[in-house]
Amino acid sequence: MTSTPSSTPPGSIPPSTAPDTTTDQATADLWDERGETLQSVDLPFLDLGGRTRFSGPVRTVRCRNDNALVKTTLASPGDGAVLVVDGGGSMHTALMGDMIAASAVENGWAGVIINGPVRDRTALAELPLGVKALGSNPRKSAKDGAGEVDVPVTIDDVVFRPGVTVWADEDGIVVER
Ligand SMILES: O=C([O-])CC(=O)C(=O)O
Repeated sequence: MTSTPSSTPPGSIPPSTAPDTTTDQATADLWDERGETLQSVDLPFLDLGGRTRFSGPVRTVRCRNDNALVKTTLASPGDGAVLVVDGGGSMHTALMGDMIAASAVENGWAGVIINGPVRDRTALAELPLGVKALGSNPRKSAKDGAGEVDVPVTIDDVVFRPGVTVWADEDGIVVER
C-alpha cells in the first residue's frame, strides 16, 4: 500500500456501493439456458477479490504494462459495472493493487477482470469487489496513460463490447455476444 484514499482510514475496508450480486444466476446455469448466445472464456482466471460472483455491464480498458487508465477509470463512478482490462496477457507488471481496488469499491464498481496480473492479493481478498486476474506480480506498472477506454476488447477470442452484460463466478466468465 503506497497511499491511502482520504475517505478510508488505513486498514479499513471501504463500504461498497455496488449491488451485491451474490444471488445472481450461476454461469453454468446461464450457459445451459442461453448456450452459444453467450461466450465463455477458456483462460484459467483466478478469483482474487472478496466477491467471487459478480455481474454487470461491461466497461473496458486496453493497456499494456501501464495502469494509469485503469486507475482513472476505477476512480470514476462505476454504477455497478464490471471493468474488463485487456492487458494483452502480459504478466510483467501489476495492473491493479489494493489502493486502486479500494477506489473501485468506493465508486460502485461490481468487479474487475484483468487479462494480466494484480498485486496486494491478501488485501484484495478482503474487499467487497469481484476480481478475476491471471495471477500476481509485485512489479508496479508504468503510469503514462497509454491505452484506450471503452473500446471493444478481445481476450482469448472472446469479445467484450462496452454495454453488454458479463457474469463471473467460481466456474468462469460468460459474456453476451
Ligand atoms: O498503484 C498501482 O500501480 C497499483 C497499486 O499498488 C495499488 O493499486 O495499490
